[in-house]
Amino acid sequence: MSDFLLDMDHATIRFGGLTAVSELNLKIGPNELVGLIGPNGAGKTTAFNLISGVYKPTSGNITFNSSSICGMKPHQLTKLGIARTFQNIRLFASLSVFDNVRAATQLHRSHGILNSLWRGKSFTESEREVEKEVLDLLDIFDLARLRDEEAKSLPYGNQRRLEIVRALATRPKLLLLDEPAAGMNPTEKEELMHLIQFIKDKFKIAILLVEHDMKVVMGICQKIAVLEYGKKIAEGTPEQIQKDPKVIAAYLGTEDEEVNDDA
Ligand SMILES: Nc1ncnc2c1ncn2[C@@H]1O[C@H](COP(=O)(O)OP(=O)(O)OP(=O)(O)O)[C@@H](O)[C@H]1O
Repeated sequence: MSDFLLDMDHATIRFGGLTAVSELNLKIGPNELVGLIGPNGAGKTTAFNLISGVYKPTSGNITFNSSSICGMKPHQLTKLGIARTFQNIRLFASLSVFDNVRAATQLHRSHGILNSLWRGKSFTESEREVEKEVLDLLDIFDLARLRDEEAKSLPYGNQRRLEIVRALATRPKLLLLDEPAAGMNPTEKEELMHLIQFIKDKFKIAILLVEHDMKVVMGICQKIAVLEYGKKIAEGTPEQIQKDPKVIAAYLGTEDEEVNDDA
């Protein structure tokens, strides 16, 4: 029995001759906010893809809630409590804000095909519950007023928020955020930092954050792991990571300077 929600144990994946993630050990507690950083091509998104079931590790193990999840498909993992957002936003562009989130709530609801066709009493009640659940969530993130807008018509920052809300609608225990600050202006980044902390505290979930913006990562993460060429080269608090010579060398090619906040 592990005390950790997620436990990557020497997780490795090779693509032909390239080892994209090598012997990665990463543990995340049930209400921990962890950052995963590293230069371009270091293996961060591949690590996400291992955790979310897009890839199966070539070797090593990954446990979630103390059970191995290796070989499980993404939809099975979403049901278990792992939700993610993507580097490039993947909303249902022509669906409304409401329907984007509604689609995600279906995961933990099933009223049976016959009941759905007959639109029986329990179906109607369930639909009302869904509507309330979706509106409550949208309300928390100040998106309820936009419920009927098409997702594609939202400003960029709100599209990112909607993608996060949609992930939360699956009721995750672990939320994987892949470069949520990409393309945001400084004000939106500031709001995003508050939003991520708010989510952690309100929903009491674990969050793994891949992010290039050092100000965001250093500002909110409790623990940070650093990848370079697929290998973890450092792990620690933001203060420890900023001073780590291996991390400085990985980012700047020199051990003389500290990791730049504006990277
Ligand atoms: N399906 C794949 N087939 C072959 N090589 C792959 C595959 N997926 C990733 N790679 C390679 O694995 C390495 C790690 O890629 P990955 O996208 O995980 O890096 P990253 O740290 O997320 O980079 P970035 O910060 O630029 O998004 C890269 O060399 C990439 O080309």
